[in-house]
Amino acid sequence: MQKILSGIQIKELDSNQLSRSGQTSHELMEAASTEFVNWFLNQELPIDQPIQIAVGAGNNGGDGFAVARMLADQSYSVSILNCFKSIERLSKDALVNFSSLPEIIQIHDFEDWVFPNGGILIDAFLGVGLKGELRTDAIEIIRKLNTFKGTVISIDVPSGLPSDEVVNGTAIKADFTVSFEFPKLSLMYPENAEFVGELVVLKIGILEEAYNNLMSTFYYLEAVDIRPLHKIFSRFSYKGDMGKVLLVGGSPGKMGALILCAKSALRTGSGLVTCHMEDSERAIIQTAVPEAMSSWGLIPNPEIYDAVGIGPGWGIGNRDRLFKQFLQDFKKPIVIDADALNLLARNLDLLHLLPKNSVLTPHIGEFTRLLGPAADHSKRMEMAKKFCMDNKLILVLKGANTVINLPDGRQIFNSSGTKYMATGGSGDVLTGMITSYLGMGYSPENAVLCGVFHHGLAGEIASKSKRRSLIASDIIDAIPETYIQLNIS
Ligand SMILES: NC(=O)C1=CN([C@@H]2O[C@H](COP(=O)(O)OP(=O)(O)OC[C@H]3O[C@@H](n4cnc5c(N)ncnc54)[C@H](OP(=O)(O)O)[C@@H]3O)[C@@H](O)[C@H]2O)[C@@H](O)CC1
Ligand SMILES: [K+]
Repeated sequence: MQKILSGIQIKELDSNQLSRSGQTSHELMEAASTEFVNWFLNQELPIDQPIQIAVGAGNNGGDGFAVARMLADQSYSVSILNCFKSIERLSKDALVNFSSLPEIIQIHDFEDWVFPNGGILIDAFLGVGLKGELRTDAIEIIRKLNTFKGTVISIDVPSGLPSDEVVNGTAIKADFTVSFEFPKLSLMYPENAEFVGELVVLKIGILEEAYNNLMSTFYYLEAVDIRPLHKIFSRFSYKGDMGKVLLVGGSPGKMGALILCAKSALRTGSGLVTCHMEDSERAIIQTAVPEAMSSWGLIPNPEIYDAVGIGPGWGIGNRDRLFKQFLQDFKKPIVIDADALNLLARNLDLLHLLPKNSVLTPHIGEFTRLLGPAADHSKRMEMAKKFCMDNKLILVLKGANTVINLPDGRQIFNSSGTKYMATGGSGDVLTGMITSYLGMGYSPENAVLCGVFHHGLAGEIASKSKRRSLIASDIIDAIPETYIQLNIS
């Protein structure tokens, strides 16, 4: 899995890469710029749009000069916005690329910047080399760049955004951020979302060995990581191998959550799904999900189930006793969501009853009820890490970049998903998926990694034709296509 390194570690990564690959630093910059331009050309933007490239003095600016040359070679109309003041300030590789600019490219000083009404602005002012508070002249430049009305594309990070922290002042508001090799930590924080825009990550050929001595507890979960985590079932498999799962939830007025959860578990591959709810609501499940069985009242033999997911639509009235009883009886890792999380927040003494490696799936509101408020997302992540290490639990902090917090301290950001998945029932679908993988005998860690990634991918697939019309059922309908795309039988 791809490590996410801090801005400071990236310098070391670069020098490891250069010594192991035999590349020069200029060749590495050329590789990064080429990948950026390939991505840019694939967007099929009209060739007659003017492109302005804001260029700083460091290597982020060096990328900007190289991109300017490459796009001019492709007949784009390119000009440079000078954010570096004088040539003497350019870094070694930025100077090489500055010297290779074709004459046709004009360079405009700050005082002469006039933005056309549309077009494209490529932001190569500041990258991961930003240190400390932004200087006043840089703030002035960023403010002026932010008045641009067309499409803004930031190279590596939006200028002004620190690579590892939540923004505390001015930064470029990009429509796209195209980051190299891995997303910088700051690009993952919800507070920074309005600056980052749509995130794209491009591989630039950094060797695996270059990461060896660089420690990080942050990782990025990508499509290539998923296939090896899956179990392979043989032609002799029967429905019992595919898992017998129990989903506890639903209440009058909230049966939809349990229906979505059950359908999602079935579509993910569960062999047998039983839904446990109040007696009065049974007919709803039997009608809406004919493939599922139902149970009600007490849960007399919980150990017959391979996995249990608890909470979607459950309500919190009169549930305490059943929840406690169940936790005392069931000893395998369970998935705890929605109202079961709220019950836990009200009865923190139940925490010690949770089997090791159980999975909690809160959104930020449920997280806050459970663990308390946090000043920002980076603090929230510190709280999540400590909670998982102390209690030996897995916590899936749901959001635009869902974070999987593991008991060994690793924190894994998911790369799949879209903004269109912020819709009622999306979380119930995720609970069904994770529980389903647990039931198939996946380790809790693998069940969560597969569940979270496939869920996001299903959302991406569904959103292609649905956009903002996407509803949770569309995510379930797209689960089969995720297996086809990832080549999983
Ligand atoms: N492996 C990779 O991923 C590769 C990375 N590459 C690229 O290199 C980039 C990193 O380049 P980098 O290290 O040269 O730093 P960079 O971001 O250009 O910033 C330096 C400039 O910022 C300025 N500055 C600093 N602090 C400031 C402040 N508070 N307020 C105002 N200004 C401040 C500083 O000015 P100075 O303090 O020196 O006067 C200097 O001019 C990386 O993001 C990626 O784009 C690719 O080319 C190759 C492969
Ligand atoms: K930038």
